[in-house]
Amino acid sequence: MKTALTIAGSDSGGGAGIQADLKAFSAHGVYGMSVITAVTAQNTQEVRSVQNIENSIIKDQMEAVFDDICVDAVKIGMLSSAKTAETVAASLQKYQPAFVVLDPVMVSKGGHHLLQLDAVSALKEKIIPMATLITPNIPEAEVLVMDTIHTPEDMMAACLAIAALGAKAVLLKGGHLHGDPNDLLFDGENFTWITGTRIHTKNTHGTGCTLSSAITANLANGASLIDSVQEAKKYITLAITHSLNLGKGYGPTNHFYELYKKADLVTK
Ligand SMILES: Nc1ncnc2c1ncn2[C@@H]1O[C@H](COP(=O)(O)OP(=O)(O)O)[C@@H](O)[C@H]1O
Ligand SMILES: Cc1ncc(COP(=O)(O)O)c(N)n1
Repeated sequence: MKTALTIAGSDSGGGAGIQADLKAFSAHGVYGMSVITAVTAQNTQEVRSVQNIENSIIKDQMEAVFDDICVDAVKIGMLSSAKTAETVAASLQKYQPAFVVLDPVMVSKGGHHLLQLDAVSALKEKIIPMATLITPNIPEAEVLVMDTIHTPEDMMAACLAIAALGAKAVLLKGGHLHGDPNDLLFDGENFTWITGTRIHTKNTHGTGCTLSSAITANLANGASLIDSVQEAKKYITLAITHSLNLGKGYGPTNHFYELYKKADLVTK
């Protein structure tokens, strides 16, 4: 069985972070492991509080996994602080995993900062250069390139600027723009639009986590970058189409395994 490791924050509400990542890995038939960077007290409505995990424990989690188990692909989500980003970067330097998918999580849907403002430079300098693929949404890309993004041309320029920070490939997600949620993949040479149709629902908690984990699982299963992204887009579309009306806020995506097996998306 192929394996994937998520390095991310815990979401007590189960819709985003580590919990979403492990559900997505399982739905793809991939064995999931976790390095927890922070614990959030969170539900579909809000992030109530955040406890960052001590850096020595983050380092120990990384070493415990990599010293013992073969890791086919890594996904990085919430890093919370500059020190955490530096600790994760040092461990990745040591173990050199084949694939690193970076979801540069910055702010929750409810507006809570999940990456401290002074951690953006550590993310840019230490983590982005190690990414096989980075998957920013529009507001995250705007922070990374220090410019606004409104048009498809802006999206292309942002992909080039983010690739210049050292990521091998960029998937700029268009979900936050008006109209259909079309994402743009730049693989270092070519642009490919990964088109979608907007689903009218408020249940979009964990969409970014779900997409990046599905890509990670597909890479772990041996798919090419473009196939991994295209299949993951089908997965997130189904996961939003069948999203769960749980809680009073933004409900979570649906990782129900039978759904994906029926749609023939589970690559084993
Ligand atoms: N309402 C929607 N209908 C269909 N697809 C969506 C919708 N919202 C987001 N997506 C897609 O879900 C994925 C996650 O995107 P996005 O919501 O932009 O990221 P994030 O959760 O990081 O803010 C992208 O592929 C995006 O195009
Ligand atoms: C622990 C944690 N990690 C990430 C997110 C972002 O969620 P989304 O995928 O909806 O942007 C979150 N709300 N909580």
